[in-house]
Amino acid sequence: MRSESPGRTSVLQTRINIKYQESIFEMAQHDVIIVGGGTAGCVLANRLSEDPNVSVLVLEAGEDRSDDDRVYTPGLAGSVLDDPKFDWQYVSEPSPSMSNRRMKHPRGRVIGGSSAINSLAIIYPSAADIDVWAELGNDGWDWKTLAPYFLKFQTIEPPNDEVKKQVNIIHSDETIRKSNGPVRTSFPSQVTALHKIWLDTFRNLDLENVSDPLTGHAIGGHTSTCHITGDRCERSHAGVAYLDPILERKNLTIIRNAMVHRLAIGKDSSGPIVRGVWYSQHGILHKVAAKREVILAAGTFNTPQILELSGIGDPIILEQHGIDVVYANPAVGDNLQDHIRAWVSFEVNDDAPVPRPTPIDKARRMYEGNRSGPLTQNGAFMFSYTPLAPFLDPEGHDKLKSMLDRHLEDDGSCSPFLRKRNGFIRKAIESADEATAVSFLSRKTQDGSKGGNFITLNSMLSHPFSAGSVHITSTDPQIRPKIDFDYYSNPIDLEIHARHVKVLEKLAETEPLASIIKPRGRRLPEGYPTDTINNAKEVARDFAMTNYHPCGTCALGAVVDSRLNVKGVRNLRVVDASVIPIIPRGNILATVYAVTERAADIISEDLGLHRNT
Ligand SMILES: Cc1cc2nc3c(=O)[nH]c(=O)nc-3n(C[C@H](O)[C@H](O)[C@H](O)COP(=O)(O)OP(=O)(O)OC[C@H]3O[C@@H](n4cnc5c(N)ncnc54)[C@H](O)[C@@H]3O)c2cc1C
Repeated sequence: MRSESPGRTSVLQTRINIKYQESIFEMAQHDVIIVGGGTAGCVLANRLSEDPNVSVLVLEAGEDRSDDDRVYTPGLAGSVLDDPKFDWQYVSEPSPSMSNRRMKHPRGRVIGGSSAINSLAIIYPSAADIDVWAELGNDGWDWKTLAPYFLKFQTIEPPNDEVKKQVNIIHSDETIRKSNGPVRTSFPSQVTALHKIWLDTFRNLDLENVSDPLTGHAIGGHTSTCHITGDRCERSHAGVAYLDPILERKNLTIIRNAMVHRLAIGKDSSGPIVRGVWYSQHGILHKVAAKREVILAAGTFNTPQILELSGIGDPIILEQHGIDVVYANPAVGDNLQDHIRAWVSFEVNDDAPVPRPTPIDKARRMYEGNRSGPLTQNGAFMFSYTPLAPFLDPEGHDKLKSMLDRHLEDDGSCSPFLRKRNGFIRKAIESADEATAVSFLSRKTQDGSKGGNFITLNSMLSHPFSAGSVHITSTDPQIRPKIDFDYYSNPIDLEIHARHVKVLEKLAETEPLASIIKPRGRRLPEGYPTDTINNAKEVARDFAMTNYHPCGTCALGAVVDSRLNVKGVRNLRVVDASVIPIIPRGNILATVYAVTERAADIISEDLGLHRNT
């Protein structure tokens, strides 16, 4: 177990003794009920309960496992995936354009949600990625409005002098100074040769990032931050950052192991109105009333599931399951997007400056002893916002143009949303200033290969045209919904991704990265060359995997309005990754935090709350 400081112990005592009730009286009432104590849910709980006159209830299906070393230790990220105590263990439907592969889709089932089990990287969207949300008609969801919230959710801890001098830290001093939020984010504590090699390789390709990523205009290779505390080297997730400091607020109640089944919806002369929620705990069904509103923050898979189980969704699907239609909206559960990641591993020279694995027992002792060793980090610092345009020769350029013309031809049947989205993605593909992929370097091989010393170059497709859906398959809330991404169903996605696999190869051929890769060494996936675009397509089709960023299933404009109200039903909002209408480039956690901080301001304004922050 973690060695605890006195301050930490008292917070834990408070958490155990005071806040977590094991049951709740039938028809207890709260002003606001938040469904899900995950990333968005913890932010909302903190910000909304700032007003002592508002009672806030959080219902979380999982436990609080913040004190489990597999949650707080950065280097153990990934070790809880597949464990039902931490993970909802979702699996997607086979994707026909990906050799019919299914994929595991973990989601955090704990306080802090997916931020407590994720890979810790903090990556930012471009200004254009967000501006397109406003161009879809979502007032106030432009980059200028959202940008300050990227500083509000986090405190960026300044890099030490050595790190600052040696690696390309492009966050300005002012950005770092202005950031003042609960989540603590930090740069790598030490510079390794690999950090420098990564940056120099991009410099040699004329793609070293020179712009602060919080300006919305970063492009190229850089050193990023992770949500790890600089002093204790612990995961700073939504639970510890936003909930721990406020557990003693008398107007805040958090109930764990509370699985929400559906909404309690009444009707008056103005139409349907949400009155509360039904949830089960330890096999007993409870109903709790909301005096003002319910906010769904159950994530991209579970929020649409709860809406459908409550009669809000596509009437065809609801009727199939005998659910009375409260409000017909076929957009619920649609527009599912994700970042798919292709990878190639290269064996490195025996003398390459790549850290060799430390035996896990030793690594754990170092970490628990004095917060040293490899477990203080998880390695996710070497990133690049990578455009495709600079890597295209004239032939590639022409081929892509004709493919875009052919597949995006609008015969007039395109919805305004698709027309706008397709135009946005096309512009990004053709621009040298937008990242069609986010690339990063990792040490782990993706096929579990043992033996040999490898680096893995990864490339996640920023803006897929392909989209899927999440829908219920049963009226039983315990039965998992059907999750269908339909990856690469639009052939342009595979074409772009294959070309980015070629970019990975180009990186591996560029100095100084080239010099650490073993000549005629092993490459993974074994037997899959990437010499041609067609071969690169095979690699993507057979081996690309999710980077765990599902979003979009209750999209702004389609399911919720620009105040995050669910259309057609009063006293109900959605705030989580499902409201993202078009997926931004790179890892989406920072965007989820920024969206939620802004949502908290919108909700506070609408409910007339008094807050200090
Ligand atoms: C393995 C993994 C690695 C990732 N790596 C990164 C990364 O490195 N960087 C990055 O930017 N992003 C990463 N992400 C993505 C990022 O963490 C998520 O996009 C983000 O945390 C989602 O926030 P959310 O609030 O929408 O959902 P969540 O944080 O998942 O919260 C949903 C909460 O609702 C609860 N809940 C669900 N259903 C119910 C119900 N019926 N009743 C009660 N409670 C319920 C859940 O238990 C959970 O606590 C990763 C995600 C995963 C899974």
